[in-house]
Amino acid sequence: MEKTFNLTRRDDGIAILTMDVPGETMNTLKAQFGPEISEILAEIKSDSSIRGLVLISGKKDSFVAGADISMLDACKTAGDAKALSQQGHVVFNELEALTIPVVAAIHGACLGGGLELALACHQRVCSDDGKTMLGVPEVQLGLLPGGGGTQRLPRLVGITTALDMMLTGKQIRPKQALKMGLVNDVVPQTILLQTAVEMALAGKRAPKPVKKSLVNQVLEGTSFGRNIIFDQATKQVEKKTQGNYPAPAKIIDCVRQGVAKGMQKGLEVEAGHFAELVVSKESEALRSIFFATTEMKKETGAEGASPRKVKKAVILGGGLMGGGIASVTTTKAKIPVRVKDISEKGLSNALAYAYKLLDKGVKRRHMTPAARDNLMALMTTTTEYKGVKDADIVVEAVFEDLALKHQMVKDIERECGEHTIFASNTSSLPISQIAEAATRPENVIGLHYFSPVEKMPLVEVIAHAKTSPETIATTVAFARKQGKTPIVVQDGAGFYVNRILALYMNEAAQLLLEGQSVEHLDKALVKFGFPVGPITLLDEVGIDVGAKISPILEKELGERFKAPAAFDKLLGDDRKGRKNGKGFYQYGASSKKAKAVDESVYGVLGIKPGTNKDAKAVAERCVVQMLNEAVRCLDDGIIASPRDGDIGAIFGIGFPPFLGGPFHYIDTLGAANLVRILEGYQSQLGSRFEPCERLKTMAQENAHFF
Ligand SMILES: C[C@@H](O)CC(=O)SCCNC(=O)CCNC(=O)[C@H](O)C(C)(C)COP(=O)(O)OP(=O)(O)OC[C@H]1O[C@@H](n2cnc3c(N)ncnc32)[C@H](O)[C@@H]1OP(=O)(O)O
Repeated sequence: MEKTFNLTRRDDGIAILTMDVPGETMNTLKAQFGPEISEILAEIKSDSSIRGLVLISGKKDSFVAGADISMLDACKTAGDAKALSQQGHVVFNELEALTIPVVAAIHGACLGGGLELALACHQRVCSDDGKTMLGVPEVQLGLLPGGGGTQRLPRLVGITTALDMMLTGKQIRPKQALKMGLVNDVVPQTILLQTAVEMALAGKRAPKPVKKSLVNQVLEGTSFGRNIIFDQATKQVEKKTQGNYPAPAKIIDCVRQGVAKGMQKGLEVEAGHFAELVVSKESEALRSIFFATTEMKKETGAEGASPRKVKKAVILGGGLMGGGIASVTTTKAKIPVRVKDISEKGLSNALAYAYKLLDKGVKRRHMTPAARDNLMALMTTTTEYKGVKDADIVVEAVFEDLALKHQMVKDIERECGEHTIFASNTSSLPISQIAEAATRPENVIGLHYFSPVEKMPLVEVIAHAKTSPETIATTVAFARKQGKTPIVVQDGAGFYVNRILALYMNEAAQLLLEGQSVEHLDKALVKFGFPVGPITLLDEVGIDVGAKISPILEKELGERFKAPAAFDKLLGDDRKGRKNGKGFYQYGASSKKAKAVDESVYGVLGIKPGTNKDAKAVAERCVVQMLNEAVRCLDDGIIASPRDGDIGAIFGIGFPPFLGGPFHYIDTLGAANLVRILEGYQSQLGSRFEPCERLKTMAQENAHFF
């Protein structure tokens, strides 16, 4: 079998150990490497001519991406997973115990077990390349660093910094890594190996003491202070996870026990907790999301079609959405953008949006002012159709008015090239209707972003019957370059995300009218695992937007989408939500966060909050509406697969990731159980809860989606 590790000796006595997993784009740590590594370590120990060791990757642009996640998926029991962690501990401890200096030369992704491998080396040097990132993202997979990271990281960079890294899974850039003491040096890639060799020749160096604030020194230097850190971290984690994610608390426990009882005990605790997490349903769900998104990256969105290169984009409308789309196109995709708006105000909004995003990077020292200005130079503006002829794609983000969009289609066909794609950011109008104005309907497509554009990862790519495969593939590739996760959905009112969201929100509105308080409703769904509650979301999206979409959905999809009539009173009282500072919540002049519920809203709706129902029952009524409609969307062909339905709900509306998405969650609940729940509500509350046919069939057949 081809070797993964190759040891070469230099005349100066430094040995180079190159890791290059055969046939894979990324190096990942696999259990079968154990014997090979042990053999190499024995060889190194027995060869007195070797004065030092440099560990480097043979991959073009990555060091080690962590343990092989599919290997973790193969663990059938906690015992299997514990053995993996313990095997890692043995190898990394042996590496760390070498008497000769060991230096890791890092370029590209150094994540998870890859960073733990580097931490077992005596020193680390990384390249200053933008591709070089260091981190322990295990928590995002419902795991914890199981290769000694919970013990080595705090000892190297301090407890607070280590906890921050492990509890967020954040990726650290080279300069930050140097500053926090994670690496000993940062150099251009061209001299990375040479620098590592020189560090090895210079002999072992004790890690430089990490610069800490006085407060931090006191806190981390005393057991009393350390307990404050751990207790604070525990409180923050409980608030953020609502008890839905077990990994963070276990991470804190590993560090706490390791600091109090020594590294050996800490490693034992780490292996135990790691094992429990690997076989947890939360981690299984989160790993399935990783595999789904990785698989999706390889799909063009249209069988057999190749995307055309997008060298220039035009955005019609410089408002909130247009400004966001223009910003991600320049800052992420690095594609020249021309923004057209009817007013200078709209244009300056788009420029300001992009500048604000980029300037954040400058303030955080991720970017130089020059880099910011270069990216800003990619965005130009116009109030007329000038300089748009060579656009490869035009994204319209104007009012939801069909006549206006028809006019835009005609304008673009007149002003741009015959292959220019017309992509509409509409959130509700059928693309087929927009395409009616086109002489080249094959170029017309939907490209639906979610607000705020720079934060929400999902976009829906909506093909109508005449959209060409090449238009689909080009639009999907364009969205990916913007850093988005696109799902291709079929044309229909509300497409996928807004369609499943509408019923969820309507049920929350019904509960509100039955006397549940706004706070109780929002808290119940946050406890369930959503990032924000439905009423907060309605204020954020805009009560007027919801009111505009509902009748379109009801007309095309049926009575179940009818929004409660009482909600019309809100618009009558000019309550649009955050956008005009008046909705269900109060909004201070400058405050980002809503302050408190605007109690006067109950009077407008003609209701009085009564006794709050059990939070789980409140959440269940809203969630089962979303689940039922998600299955209808699959049945209607709006989404191509349960996988896309899960990713769309998680990345589009924050469906709780630890549940894996609506379809994974239905498998967990069981179709028969869900049908029983829905039928129960149907008998109590009416036909809007009627289970869809596919669910009933699955219930009878005890079928699953995955
Ligand atoms: C011991 C413990 O601490 C446990 C761990 O280490 S758990 C793993 C921790 N590591 C991670 O979570 C990193 C996961 N990977 C990524 O975030 C990304 O792949 C990347 C940032 C490293 C690179 O991103 P990108 O350049 O977009 O490349 P892809 O995501 O498309 O990945 C390319 C191929 O590599 C495969 N891959 C990447 N990481 C892993 C992994 N940890 N395990 C298994 N496979 C991995 C990925 O599936 C792609 O494979 P393909 O065959 O080329 O599709």
